[in-house]
Amino acid sequence: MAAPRIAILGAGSLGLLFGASLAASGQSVHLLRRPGHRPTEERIRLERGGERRELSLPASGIDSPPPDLSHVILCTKAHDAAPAIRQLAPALPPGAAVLTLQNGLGSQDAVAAALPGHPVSAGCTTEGAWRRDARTVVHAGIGVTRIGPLQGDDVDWCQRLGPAGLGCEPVPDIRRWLVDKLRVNALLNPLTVLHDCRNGGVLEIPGARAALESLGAEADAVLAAAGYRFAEGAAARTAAVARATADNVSSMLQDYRAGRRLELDAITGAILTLGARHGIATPEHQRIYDTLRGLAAVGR
Ligand SMILES: NC(=O)C1=CN([C@@H]2O[C@H](COP(=O)(O)OP(=O)(O)OC[C@H]3O[C@@H](n4cnc5c(N)ncnc54)[C@H](OP(=O)(O)O)[C@@H]3O)[C@@H](O)[C@H]2O)C=CC1
Ligand SMILES: CC(C)(CO)C(=O)C(=O)O
Repeated sequence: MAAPRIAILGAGSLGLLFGASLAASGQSVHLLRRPGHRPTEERIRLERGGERRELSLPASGIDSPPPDLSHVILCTKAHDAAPAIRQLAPALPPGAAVLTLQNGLGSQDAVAAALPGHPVSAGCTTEGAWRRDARTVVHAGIGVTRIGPLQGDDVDWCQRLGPAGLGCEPVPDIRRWLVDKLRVNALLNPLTVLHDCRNGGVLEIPGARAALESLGAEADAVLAAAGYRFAEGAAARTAAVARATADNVSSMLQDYRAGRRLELDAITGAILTLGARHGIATPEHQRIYDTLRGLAAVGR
């Protein structure tokens, strides 16, 4: 059997972290860039702790992938995931396995729907990565990636990620992990944008702290109606994450400051969708959604 060939679709912060780590462990990795990108070798730098590793990775446009891909890790933002996989789908070899790694909810099922007949898994990661420049990725927070099947065979992704030094845990119910992260992202991320603060600031700014509680109460009601039970309420869970990551600039605030589209539909929008489906009112999440939608950066 041919050695697995792993494509990274969405070679941004997380994609370069996964791609460079896999390549550093001797696995065959290919970066898929936007259509029209001419085939080339890219010099990627991976910074972790005090160490810096340089790797040369083959790259091409998503419209000219190598013919022998066996695995694809999809690391775009949530709103780009289904459009990107639809671009790749016609050229994807039968049986190629896909792992989709977005925050929020919705993109995972849209990706699976675009790939009938392919095994699709979803992951929920607590790794932290950011790009110093287009080719340099900083592994800023060591985490764990929980992975479970969404469609078709249960592919053992940890067999690929483990040797690459990426913490990995197979889980039977990935949706529960995605929802647990969703409730934290839905409370914390928008508040950091509205108050222009680091994660810890949400606990210190009185208006933000109060909003955390009301958003948390709505999220608890919505998720309970959708059948999810957690020992700890969303506000308490989010406060613990905000304390543990007090100095972090949330991904949504980073996107807002950089003028990039926010993952608002996949995060706050997912709470609104579930609320509407289960008949639970979500006025606070709706207010936050409308406010952030109104900010100039959203949707660009
Ligand atoms: N970064 C992190 O530490 C973490 C991120 N996540 C989640 O992981 C996901 C990815 O985040 P992150 O890596 O930070 O995002 P980035 O914006 O850094 O990377 C996304 C990449 O996807 C590329 N892309 C988008 N559409 C296409 C396409 N059609 N074809 C080819 N490439 C495409 C973008 O290209 P271009 O640059 O050309 O726009 C960009 O390089 C998000 O859902 C995020 O919430 C979860 C946990 C931690
Ligand atoms: C957990 C948290 C809030 C850490 O910053 C995150 O996932 C994000 O920024 O998107």
